Amino acid sequence: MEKFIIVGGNRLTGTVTISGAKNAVLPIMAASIMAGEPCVIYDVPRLTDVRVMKNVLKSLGARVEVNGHAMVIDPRKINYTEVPEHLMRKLRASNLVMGALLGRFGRVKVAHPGGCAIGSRPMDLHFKGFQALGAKITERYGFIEVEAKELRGADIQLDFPSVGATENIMMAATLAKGTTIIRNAAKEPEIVDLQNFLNRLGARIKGAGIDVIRIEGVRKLRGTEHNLIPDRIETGTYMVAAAITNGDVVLKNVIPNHIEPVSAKLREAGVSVVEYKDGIRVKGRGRIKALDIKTLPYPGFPTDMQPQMVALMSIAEGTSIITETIFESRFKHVDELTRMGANIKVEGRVAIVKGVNRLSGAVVEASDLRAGAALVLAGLAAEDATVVENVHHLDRGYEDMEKKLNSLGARVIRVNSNRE
Ligand SMILES: CC(=O)N[C@H]1[C@@H](OP(=O)(O)OP(=O)(O)OC[C@H]2O[C@@H](n3ccc(=O)[nH]c3=O)[C@H](O)[C@@H]2O)O[C@H](CO)[C@@H](O)[C@@H]1O
Ligand SMILES: C=C(OP(=O)(O)O)C(=O)O
Repeated sequence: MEKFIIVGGNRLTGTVTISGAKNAVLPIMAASIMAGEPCVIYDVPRLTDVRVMKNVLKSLGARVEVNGHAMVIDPRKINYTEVPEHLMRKLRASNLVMGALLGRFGRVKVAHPGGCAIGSRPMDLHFKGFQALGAKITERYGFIEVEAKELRGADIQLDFPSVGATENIMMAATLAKGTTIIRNAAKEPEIVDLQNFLNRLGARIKGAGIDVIRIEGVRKLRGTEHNLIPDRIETGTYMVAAAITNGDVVLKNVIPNHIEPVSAKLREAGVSVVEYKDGIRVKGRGRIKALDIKTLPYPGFPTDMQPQMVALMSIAEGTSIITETIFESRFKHVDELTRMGANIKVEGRVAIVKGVNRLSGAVVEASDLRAGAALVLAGLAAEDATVVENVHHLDRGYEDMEKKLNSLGARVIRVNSNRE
């Protein structure tokens, strides 16, 4: 198990380049299963989630090669429609291959992905969508089998704008007969990136980015080349890194619009955020002001940035109220931040954060990806050294995190606990 040792107190300054988006590459890799020819994806981040998804595709029979940040996927020899259980367990987003396999082969079998550290994460909305398209679902012994003789377009109203359900239904509907309409669809930028990728393959999809998506089924797809959008959550995390250290950081390879909910909140907290065409400059202006934040589906404030904002608010002037509406147990970072001197109380889905003057270093444990990010950010601002254990969670979603932070003047050292 690896951990980070962080020597806090350095003001971050300089320029950092944001990687391609984890939450865009995973559905796009899944969608490539349906391509009739090889696909090339550029700006692929080097993350463990991407490596696991690559192994999922290979286990199905695809050829996948990575060269730097480019990935070539040749799906033509895929002949297997069952995802091995150990891979399903390693990566929640592996459930995204369901829509693509169903679209191409009319069947798929996976192990139930179950819950995770941030909540129960059911798949009922994905299943309702598949059923509306004419598929039959059987759940037995922890496995889910989905089968359809023929997928037929349907009018689907989602009870909640689930990102994964929208993506899975879009993929299955791409090769269905007739027209599918997804209402109350998720509007995240990653849905737009998936639409763009699928349309380049020959799909006929309109509406991603608004809440009604219309898919005219096509018979087959070709190959394509695609540049991923930048990771808006990595962007937001480095913006908070600048703010929490009262630093001055320029972020490159950013789509400022995608991170607007975070920029707006940082400005409200007194931080200077200046947007350029494909960059953002974030500059601290003294003590952070307390804020109220409520997580919501896009374009609301992203749940994937909530833990990082709790870390920032822990040293703000005043009391902040942070409400998490998306995942029911996404406050695991709070106990760890408390060990570092933060004053936070959680009541149900609300965290009440009373800002303290300073945090102090401690040994803390990352329970999941963004909780880990919150602890790293707290460590950057804390007095003395902080040890963040279970860094493998961070490697799921942040490429070269310690290198990027150190290039801005932080001191973050990766240590392998087993070698001590
Ligand atoms: C790989 C990826 O893109 N992951 C993102 C995706 O996850 P993911 O696609 O899993 O998130 P969803 O939008 O589906 O989930 C949001 C909420 O809907 C609920 N739900 C979802 C599906 C369903 O069938 N039934 C149901 O009740 C979930 O339990 C959760 O409470 O969107 C989340 C919400 O922005 C982000 O935190 C994740 O980083
Ligand atoms: C919750 C996240 O990812 P996943 O949906 O892959 O678990 C995340 O990126 O914060």
